Amino acid sequence: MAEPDSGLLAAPEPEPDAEIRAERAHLATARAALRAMRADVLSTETALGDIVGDKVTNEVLRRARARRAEELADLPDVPLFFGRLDFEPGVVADPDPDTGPATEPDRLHIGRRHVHDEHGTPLVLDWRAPISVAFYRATPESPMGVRVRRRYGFGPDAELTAFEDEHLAGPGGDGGGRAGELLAAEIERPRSGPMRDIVATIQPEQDDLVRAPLEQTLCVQGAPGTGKTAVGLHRIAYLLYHERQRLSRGGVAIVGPNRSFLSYIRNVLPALGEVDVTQTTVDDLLGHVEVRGTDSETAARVKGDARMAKVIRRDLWSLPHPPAEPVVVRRGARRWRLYPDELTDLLAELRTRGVSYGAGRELLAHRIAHAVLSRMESAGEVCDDRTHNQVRRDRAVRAAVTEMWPKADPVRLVFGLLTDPERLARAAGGLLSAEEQAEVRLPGRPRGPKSARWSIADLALIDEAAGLIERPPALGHIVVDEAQDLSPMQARAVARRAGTGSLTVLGDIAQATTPWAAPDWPSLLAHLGKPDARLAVLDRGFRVPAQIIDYAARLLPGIAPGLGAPVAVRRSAGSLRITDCPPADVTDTLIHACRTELAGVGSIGLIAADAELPALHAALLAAGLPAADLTERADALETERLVCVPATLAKGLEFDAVIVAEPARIVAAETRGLHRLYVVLTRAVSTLHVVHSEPLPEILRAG
Ligand SMILES: Nc1ncnc2c1ncn2[C@@H]1O[C@H](COP(=O)(O)OP(=O)(O)OP(=O)(O)O)[C@@H](O)[C@H]1O
Repeated sequence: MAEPDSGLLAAPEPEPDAEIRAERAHLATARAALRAMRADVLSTETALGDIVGDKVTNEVLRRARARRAEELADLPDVPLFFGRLDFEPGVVADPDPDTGPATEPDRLHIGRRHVHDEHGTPLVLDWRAPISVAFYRATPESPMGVRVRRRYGFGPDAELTAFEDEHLAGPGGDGGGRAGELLAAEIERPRSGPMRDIVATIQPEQDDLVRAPLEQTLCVQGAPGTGKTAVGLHRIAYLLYHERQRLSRGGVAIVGPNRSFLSYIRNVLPALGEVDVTQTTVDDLLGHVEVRGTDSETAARVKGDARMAKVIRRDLWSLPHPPAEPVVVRRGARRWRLYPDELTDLLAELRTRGVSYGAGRELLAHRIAHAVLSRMESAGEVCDDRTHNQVRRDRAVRAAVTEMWPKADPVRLVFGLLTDPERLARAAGGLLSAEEQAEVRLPGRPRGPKSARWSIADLALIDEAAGLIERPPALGHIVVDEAQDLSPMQARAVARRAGTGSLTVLGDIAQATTPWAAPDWPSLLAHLGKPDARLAVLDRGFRVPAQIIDYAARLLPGIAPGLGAPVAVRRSAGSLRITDCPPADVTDTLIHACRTELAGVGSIGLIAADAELPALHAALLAAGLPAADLTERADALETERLVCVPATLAKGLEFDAVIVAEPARIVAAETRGLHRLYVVLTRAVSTLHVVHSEPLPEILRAG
């Protein structure tokens, strides 16, 4: 992808032009080698055609080749490498048997993917390879065998225009050299369009998390803009590189807060060569029914509470019951009879087995068949597997199973529970108060599941029931972003899909806006089934300049007293502006602010309380400004510079310039309005302009 010109002069080393020329030549050689690698893959396909084996094998091979070719595609605006490590002689290569130990430094270029020449000699090393770790972690105190670390700057069209060297060890290695300017340029780069990868500038504390072992669940608490999302995405790419086989069986997913967020991050993994990762919201992950309803905050809190899992379990497991009549199986002239007390014993034993409801049902048929066969054998009949299967499928046995262990459908089950007060009272006795039971009932008088106005919280209830009936297949690894907003019931749904695999859990307790949000990480991790997760904290803020973060952090004592503010990596004079104007002037002031920002570069987000947004959007259009409404177009961030963002969709996003309308209304719109405002105030990379006529929240004024 094109890096804007960093503005750096070419390196101040002797003969900078020669150095740059040499590096450009290496880049060209690497590009040619990559083209050859790709051509190789494609020609294998042509040469082998379909003659290898059966249809299925051929199809699998064809897909694998197509995928590999896709991975090897050279994106013209993405530089093939972004750094170089000069290792002390002998650190990387073994001594040559003819010439002895090496005397020249081993030089490795680091890039987004591995590239080698026709002899197999690496021209670019993948950033995920073990040896590349030194690029991110070596310091003068612990150089990891590295003499010089070089970073490159690129102009438009991915042309190599600059480099900076850090001398970490060896001759001239005083820890000096120029470091950090390219990083600073990258961080301050005006933002436009969707999120990009940060592979060239991952910081040591981030790298530690990206490369953490797959086995242990990792939970990252991080203030706004500390790179949690970036870490999660790069971690996926890293894990897939090292554990591809293990992970590809179940697949890998990243779960984000909403579709506009997914649209914002969707190019990052493909740019890192990973095209097979599921990117989804929690609601889409659960699916089951169409969401057309909303819950009151109280209802949402009760429905999201883990007690609901017990209610549903009780209701489901109240279905199996002993039969009133014996089961009579006819075989030829004979009849085989199982009496209710025997059947009741079978039922009781199965209930204690800990199997899923659906599996229990299957097992019951087997148990009945087994009992009938025992009787037949005692009477001298010869039985085998065929007899067992015939008896199991016998009409009388099937009828008995259906009566004793009724089929259950998750949607119907939750529908029944939430529309039948007596049934709910039976299942929720001692768990939910009468008021809570009244809260969770479905609105209106829906005649059936299809006409019910299901809410987002209901999805997790249905999923709980579905998981009790049949356990869902487990994914290889799941990254959950903005996890602080998960309800305990949603967390359980994620846990079911993780199975015994690990999770990467990312979030910020201070940005928790849902009524059911977790008060702390240990309680959420318990619902996610990973109480032993490693908890890490990121606190260096890469997005928001200090002036803005200091302003937003005034809210922290009120919303998350235990959490500190992030330490911004930069200050930026004039980045914060607050305009207090008469009510009649607010819209014009906002239009003027948008117009001013449009004259510059970078993306602009106008953020307002959800209810205010349509009118503001219309006013911008009427004033002739090219503004898109994110509510209407989830992909607006990809195509438009000026985007109107309802406060509830701002989470996870960032804009070069942010204009916030009437903070008091954002706060008033919901119970956790101050948390929402904290999210909104921390979206800006360069400037934040707050426009208001109503008094700002007390806590914000107080700072
Ligand atoms: N090491 C880095 N080098 C360059 N840019 C970085 C680095 N780390 C983070 N950033 C940038 O900082 C911005 C914020 O990162 P990201 O969105 O991952 O933060 P976050 O912690 O998820 O924020 P939030 O909690 O607000 O959603 C992004 O533009 C990201 O590219």
